[in-house]
Amino acid sequence: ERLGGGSKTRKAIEAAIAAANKEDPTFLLEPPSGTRDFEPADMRVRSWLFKKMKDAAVAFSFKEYDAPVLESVALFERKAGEEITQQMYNFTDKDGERVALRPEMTPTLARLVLKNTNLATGEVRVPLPLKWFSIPQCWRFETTQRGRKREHYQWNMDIVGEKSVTAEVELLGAMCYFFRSLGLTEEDVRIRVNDRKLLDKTMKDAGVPEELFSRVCVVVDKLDKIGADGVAEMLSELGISPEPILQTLAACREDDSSLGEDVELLFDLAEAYGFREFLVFDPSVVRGLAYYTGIVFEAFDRKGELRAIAGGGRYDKLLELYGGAKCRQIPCVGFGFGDCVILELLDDKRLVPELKPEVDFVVCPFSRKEQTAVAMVASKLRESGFSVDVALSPRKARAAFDLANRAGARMVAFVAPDEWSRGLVRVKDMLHKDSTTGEAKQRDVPFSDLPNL
Ligand SMILES: Nc1ccc(Br)nc1
Repeated sequence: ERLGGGSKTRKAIEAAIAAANKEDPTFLLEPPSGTRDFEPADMRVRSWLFKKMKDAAVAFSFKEYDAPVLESVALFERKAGEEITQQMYNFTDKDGERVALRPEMTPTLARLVLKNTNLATGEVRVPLPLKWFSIPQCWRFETTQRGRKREHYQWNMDIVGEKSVTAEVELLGAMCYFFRSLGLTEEDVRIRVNDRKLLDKTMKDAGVPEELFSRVCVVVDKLDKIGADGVAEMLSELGISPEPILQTLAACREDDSSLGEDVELLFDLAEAYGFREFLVFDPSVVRGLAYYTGIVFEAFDRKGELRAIAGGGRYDKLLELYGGAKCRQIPCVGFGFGDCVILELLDDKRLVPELKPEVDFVVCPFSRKEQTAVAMVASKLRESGFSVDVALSPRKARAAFDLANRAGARMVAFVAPDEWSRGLVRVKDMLHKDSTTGEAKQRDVPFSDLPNL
């Protein structure tokens, strides 16, 4: 800016600075642009969040699966102009294979189901419905000036083999169970629900060719970002008259008669399930993935300050797309739930707990002479199921207490010559003070009694 000059000049200057930085060894300290390190304190938060996701999945009897982050590009190539395929993190590997870091998990799920399907008959060899979940790291190649992330962990929940909305209700129920497990209520988050079949009817009545339905949805999904005029312009470029479609999107959200039977049944079941208050019908929700065919939904923060928290929908034709015509009878529905927006929301609401390191014992030698004894004590405690942090060098009491506090230890076991010569270990309780002295409670415990602590 100071030097002036056009963008070419500026780009040349930025390139020179970047090159200079590469000479500076410290530039290797950071991970690649758009990616994150998870040091232990960050990892405790991530593990806490993922445990909440897994607990919700298990509460709804979903089974965990996983697959390589690397997939063939062909698995994701679609012709509907979706952002997710335009930003693929793809490359040609040393075998000349066109591969990509997966941008989403749903096509991989479809691949795993089709591995278990007789493609000649469409018969799936494993009992349906499948209720599967995974928390894969997914990737996109964003240009760095967007400053956005290139990876996130996306909790995926999918039901394969059920055509009725009972499947959507289980998924939405699991999502609301997860919200509540975090301390979030319908005051904090809502889930907009729609049925693409409502828009399909409008497009059919308006004479839109069926092969354009998906592209129209990808355009309409941009409504919030580019506004009705932007959508109208993009629809016109597709040779489609925007008015009927924009009118459907603006349909009355209060008039229950316009919901369509699937949405109405979904809302009734949600009422019975006790999470109806999280749901709101919104005819403008279509989601930006071409393969959705029916109910779609997206979770958002009620203040409207953040990007979508999660999104999903029914995709009854995806397995036919990959597996061939005989697979058209394999209905699917699922959602993706990224780790970033929810953590921003939880942070805003002070709902991320303080997660300190924890260990049952610190075991500490009085001097180098007690190190073999420390090894015996640590093994005895670990065999009894305790977690043990062994002090790797001798420490006196004060330093051992500091180590124990840093490690989040419940107890400190000192191994000192006098006590050890009598088969005893001095154990101090870090969490409970002696009511009279105010000092940490301590006692000399026979080595054989350690498992009973
Ligand atoms: N699909 C996708 C992948 C990675 C990120 Br970050 N966001 C979206």
